[in-house]
Amino acid sequence: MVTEYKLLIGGESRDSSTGETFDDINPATLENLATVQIAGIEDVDRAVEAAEKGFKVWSEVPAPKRADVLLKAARILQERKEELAALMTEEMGKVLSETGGDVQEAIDITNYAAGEGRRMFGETTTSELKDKFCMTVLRPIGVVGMITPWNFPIAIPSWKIMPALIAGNAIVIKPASDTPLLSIKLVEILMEAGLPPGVVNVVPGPGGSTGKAIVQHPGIRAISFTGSLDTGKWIMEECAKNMKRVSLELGGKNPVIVMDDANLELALEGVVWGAFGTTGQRCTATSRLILHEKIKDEFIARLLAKTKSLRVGNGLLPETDVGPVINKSQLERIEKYVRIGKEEGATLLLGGNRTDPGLPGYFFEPTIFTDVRPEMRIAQEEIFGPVLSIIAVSDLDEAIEVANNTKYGLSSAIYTDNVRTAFRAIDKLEAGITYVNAPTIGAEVHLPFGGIKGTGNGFREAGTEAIKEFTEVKAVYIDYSGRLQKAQIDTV
Ligand SMILES: NC(=O)C1=CN([C@@H]2O[C@H](COP(=O)(O)OP(=O)(O)OC[C@H]3O[C@@H](n4cnc5c(N)ncnc54)[C@H](OP(=O)(O)O)[C@@H]3O)[C@@H](O)[C@H]2O)C=CC1
Ligand SMILES: O=C(O)CCC(=O)C(=O)O
Repeated sequence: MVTEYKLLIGGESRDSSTGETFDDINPATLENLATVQIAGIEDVDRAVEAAEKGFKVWSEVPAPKRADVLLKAARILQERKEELAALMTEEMGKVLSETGGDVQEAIDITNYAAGEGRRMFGETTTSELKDKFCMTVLRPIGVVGMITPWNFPIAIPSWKIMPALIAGNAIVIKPASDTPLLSIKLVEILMEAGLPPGVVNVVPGPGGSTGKAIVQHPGIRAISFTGSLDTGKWIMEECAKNMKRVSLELGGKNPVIVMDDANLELALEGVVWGAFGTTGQRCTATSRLILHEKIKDEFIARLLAKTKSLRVGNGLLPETDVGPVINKSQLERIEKYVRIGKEEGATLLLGGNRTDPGLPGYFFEPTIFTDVRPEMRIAQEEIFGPVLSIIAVSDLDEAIEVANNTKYGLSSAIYTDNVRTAFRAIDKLEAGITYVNAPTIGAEVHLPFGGIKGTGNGFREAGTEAIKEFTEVKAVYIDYSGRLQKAQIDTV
């Protein structure tokens, strides 16, 4: 008997007004894990009303007290880590060690955000007038709408929810239709930890209807979105119509540069993990390998041997390295890019096909192209699958030029044993994140996460920056002189 999940509105499990449901499919076995009710426009209205009530209560709670709820939620997440990870592997496909990492990120950001409850610093500064005191305070925004993708089913919602909560906001969240269960579980855990009713509301449903209703809702003051560039652009245009704040975390086309002085074994491990971990479905995944021509042949030979040893299969099995891709349309998208790569004249060195590990799901071989030119579509467009494109270069300047030749700017990495080379790359790579002698994936929650160019619009998630995403700054002037003082007039 398949469980049916309802909406979570005002602290209660509520039936949707649409009477419609969608299936939550395991991408490895194609079994139906659950059915989930679809929230319609009326339900989004109800969720916003509940959030407005929740905001009145929550924004009055002092931030260190809000932190108590988060700390308790982090403990519950820790206790339920294994169970949540197993459910995530069934829902999303990635291997158990990675879904454990996804839950761990949720625990880490929850603890980190709780700490921010005692650190939401403003500034104090001098006044140009006598007997006047100046400072800034951070205020919550109000009701925030969140729209999340499927590749980090609990970490990404947590990256958004926890900083927003500690700052005193209320939330309406629409999880990705491929992975709704982990968001529902996360919010149930927050409620168990003592979050007042209505502070976080979950409205599952299709992006084109439920997501759109959130973006366009006049009661929602800000949108926090992670997903594709096209959807991000549309959301930004919609938000501009109502002067709504929007923070976007979009795609990547992340390069790794391997120089001729690099530790090649270390680089090899980093490239394989960055390109094929999470089946290439990370916005930070390594999708371009920029190889110095002097080590190109040797590196490719070792890369092929290592990649061939990866086992594709059900992420629940301990021997699996690479799980399925999320759904049929992603599988077809990857196939399309393999065709494009061949037509463009790149050489397919490995993979390029669906594979069958004895299950009916969406499995694709780890795939490597070489002889890729920087302007080819496989070197420019986000594929979001286990496909790596190799581009050869003759020196650092060319490597950096190639690395920067994309509309995205999220993650980047360089392998080198030369400190000058490393610092030049840190300085010149156009990306929100640069790793030295480490893969493009594996962000830590106390550092800012996000990118430049087509990857984002200037905001950052995680770290202290995340508080900025979810607060307004108020400047405060306190004049204790007891008389009218005129700035710019009395001061000259
Ligand atoms: N930066 C990142 O971390 C990620 C990037 N991507 C990129 O996106 C591509 C496609 O993945 P996909 O999941 O389809 O990405 P989308 O941008 O389509 O979806 C991300 C989220 O936005 C929702 N959504 C879709 N359309 C709208 C809309 N018009 N208004 C409001 N919400 C909307 C989706 O809902 P629903 O699930 O119902 O469609 C989902 O919750 C990938 O190939 C990859 O390039 C994908 C995931 C993560
Ligand atoms: O790999 C990382 O560091 C985080 C990746 C991520 O959050 C994403 O792909 O959306």
